[in-house]
Amino acid sequence: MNISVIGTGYVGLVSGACFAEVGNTVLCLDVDRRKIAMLEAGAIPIHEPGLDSLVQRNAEAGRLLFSSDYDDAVADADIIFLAVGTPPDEDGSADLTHILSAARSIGQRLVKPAVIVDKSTVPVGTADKVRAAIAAELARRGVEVAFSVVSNPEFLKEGAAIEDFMRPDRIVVGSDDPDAAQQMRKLYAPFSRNHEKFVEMDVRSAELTKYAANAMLATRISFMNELANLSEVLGADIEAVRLGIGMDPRIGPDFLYAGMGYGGSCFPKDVKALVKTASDNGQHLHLLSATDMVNDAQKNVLFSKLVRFFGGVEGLHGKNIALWGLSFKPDTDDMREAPSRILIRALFAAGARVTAYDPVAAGEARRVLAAEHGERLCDERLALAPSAHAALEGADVLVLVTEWKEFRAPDLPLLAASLRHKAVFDGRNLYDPAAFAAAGLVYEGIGRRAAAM
Ligand SMILES: NC(=O)c1ccc[n+]([C@@H]2O[C@H](COP(=O)([O-])OP(=O)(O)OC[C@H]3O[C@@H](n4cnc5c(N)ncnc54)[C@H](O)[C@@H]3O)[C@@H](O)[C@H]2O)c1
Ligand SMILES: O=c1ccn([C@@H]2O[C@H](COP(=O)(O)OP(=O)(O)O[C@H]3O[C@H](CO)[C@@H](O)[C@H](O)[C@H]3O)[C@@H](O)[C@H]2O)c(=O)[nH]1
Repeated sequence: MNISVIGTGYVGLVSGACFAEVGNTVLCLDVDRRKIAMLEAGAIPIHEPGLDSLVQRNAEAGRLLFSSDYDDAVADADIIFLAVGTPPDEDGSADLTHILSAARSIGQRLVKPAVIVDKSTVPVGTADKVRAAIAAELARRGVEVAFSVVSNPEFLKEGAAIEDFMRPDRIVVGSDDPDAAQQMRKLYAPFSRNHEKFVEMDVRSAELTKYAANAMLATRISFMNELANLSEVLGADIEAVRLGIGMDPRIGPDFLYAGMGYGGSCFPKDVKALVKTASDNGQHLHLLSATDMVNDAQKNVLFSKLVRFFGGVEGLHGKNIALWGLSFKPDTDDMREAPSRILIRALFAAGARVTAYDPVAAGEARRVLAAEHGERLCDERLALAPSAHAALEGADVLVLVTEWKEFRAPDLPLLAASLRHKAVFDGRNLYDPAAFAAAGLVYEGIGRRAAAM
């Protein structure tokens, strides 16, 4: 099949490359010419394990093409995926500017029947708006072309995106047109294990399913974060509680990790957008509003622990805080809504310096932080270390922010010898408190029971 994918972010690039991998001809389009130039030169604009070789293989085979010209994307396509960003607007709603602009660009060029697929995460009712935008352009041109709009939300996780796409838990397709649904079934046959993973429904339910999934997962995390904070007060250990509840198959072990609050480009914005959709329709989602509030508060928990440790905010003035990890999760360089940004903001405000090491996100972090705080403040207060070890030089304490694999088994005697205040703050509960205590280190996790030193 001839596929076009509009938008070459995580979702566009991963889906485009995976569709090409199973034999389709795929054209990926982006209005960002810099991204397209990079891709044409064989460079990948994002860090995602395995993506570079997947893209390279399919580009070399001539199955994966790149363009910033809508004429190329619309002329021959049987199926056109919309995978552009839907960032949060100021009021929390999903900003549909990009998706509707892409829809208009398609309507201005469509000459043969095609299925238009909303792959971006979009509020219920967006497929109708996309349909109307395309129809208005066709009417303006005075032409009639048959087209369908279907909803096919994407559930991949950054860092595991290719595996998630190639072997999905489910493929949700919302369609009011049986022929379009059949085309989607055919396209996804190589991924859906004999259609076993294909779930067909109406368009609105598919749109809501995406938000429901992210809202449920985000709520589990906020629930565990609240229980972690309670564990500290009660002298319990959230890690033991997690194991204890996760073995109940009705609960399951995944997405029960307390931490620094969820970040990334999806959970924060999608929870807010669903709350907004509900309020626009006269309903208040109490539980989800609380999920969001708890998450915002959780992003400040480590800073509060540092303040306590140094005897007040003033105690942080002039201190050098080492950070291990900056990205919102491991295996990505994505800094969108990363908890590290909230921590760094608070540390800068308290007059502290930050020395950070991240295996891949340092460059992106520096760009994002300079845009947020200015180059000058970053030059003065932020140092990016070339290794985990180097970040400890001259540091007062260490904060583990992102649980990259290489941080899993630190050299404890080296930590104890390097850190002026011999204290480690573990934002991901990666470490064993007893081992740290035995090495003479103060250890603070999230909701952990203190071990005797
Ligand atoms: N990132 C994820 O892990 C993930 C997973 C599932 C779903 N989603 C959803 O998928 C969508 C895309 O997310 P992302 O993280 O890949 O986005 P992104 O912001 O990283 O990339 C979007 C791309 O679309 C391009 N674009 C914007 N307007 C355009 C237009 N009119 N025509 C062509 N290109 C245009 C931008 O230049 C950008 O390169 C969002 O709705 C997101 O919520 C994301
Ligand atoms: O037990 C957990 C699991 C995750 N997180 C945090 O939650 C955030 C999101 O993590 P994750 O879900 O792994 O990453 P994303 O790539 O944002 O993926 C989510 O958002 C995507 C975009 O909608 C969806 O497609 C995915 O299914 C959904 O998992 C990160 O900050 C994690 O640190 C926790 O704090 N505790």
